Amino acid sequence: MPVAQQSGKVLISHPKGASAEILLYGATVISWKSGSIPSPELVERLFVSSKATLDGSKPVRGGIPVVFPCFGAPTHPEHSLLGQHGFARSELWTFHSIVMDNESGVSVKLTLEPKASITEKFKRPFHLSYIVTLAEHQLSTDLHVKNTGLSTSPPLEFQALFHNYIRVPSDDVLVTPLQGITYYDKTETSEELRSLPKVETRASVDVREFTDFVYENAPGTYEVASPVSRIEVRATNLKDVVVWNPRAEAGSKIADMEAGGWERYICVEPGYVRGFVAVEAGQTWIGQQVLTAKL
Ligand SMILES: O=P(O)(O)OC[C@H]1O[C@H](O)[C@H](O)[C@@H](O)[C@@H]1O
Repeated sequence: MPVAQQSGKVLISHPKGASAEILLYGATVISWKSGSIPSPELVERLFVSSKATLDGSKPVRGGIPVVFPCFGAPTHPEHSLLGQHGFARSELWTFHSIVMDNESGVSVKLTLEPKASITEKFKRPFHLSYIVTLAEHQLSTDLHVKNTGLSTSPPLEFQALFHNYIRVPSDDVLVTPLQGITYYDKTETSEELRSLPKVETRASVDVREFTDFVYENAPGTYEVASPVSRIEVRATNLKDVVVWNPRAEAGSKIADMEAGGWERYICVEPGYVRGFVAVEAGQTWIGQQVLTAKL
């Protein structure tokens, strides 16, 4: 079967061999095994910490958690009761349907609607659909955010981001093209310095040191290249991108990070995180990430 449900997970397989696993908890993609354009060998493309909790007691340290409706600590008054990165990554989603099942792609839809655990912290009506599509060398994630409020209600304002953990040797990975893009450095020690715009001068960005940079109005297509893999990250309606690797400096303080885990991944997270998306009542916004294994 191309799609199976098993103990809180949706398993997808493509006729050419690729596979993906999605936890209903957080709609978190926790595995994507794929060959690449030049090589049919199936390789795990995502990093999940061996200390990650997969039982729904906390967001998964790895894979692709969905960040919604706030990125980082909340800054919007309507998000003030939410935790870091919002609720989407720590709620149980519903398996809705198989959207497509053929050689060009196998695709499933998960949904999330307001329920008590959400409405006690977030009052606005919404409907989320998350469509995960597996193709021969590609994994796409599409988040549909509908403002289900009455026509008289104000726009739904939110941030959204796909927090991918791409499995690479982080000593030897380069991200392009970010040169000339304005960014905000979250590793700085004061709020004043963190909100100071800087301009990326490097032709290719590495993460050999603790990096937590929010690039604003970035190009939307990025290459994440290492000697063992080349992943293209393509974004639609997600104008920003966050490059994060905590290295030992910050990674050793993360309880569910395995020892040395920071050496095994990079996050190149497409999102809308500077400012807010505003969706009018009755309207739907769609943000998409497409990961392609080019090597
Ligand atoms: O520890 P988490 O809440 O999962 O967040 C992990 C990381 O997410 C993003 O990349 C942020 O830019 C980082 O500041 C944060 O440390």
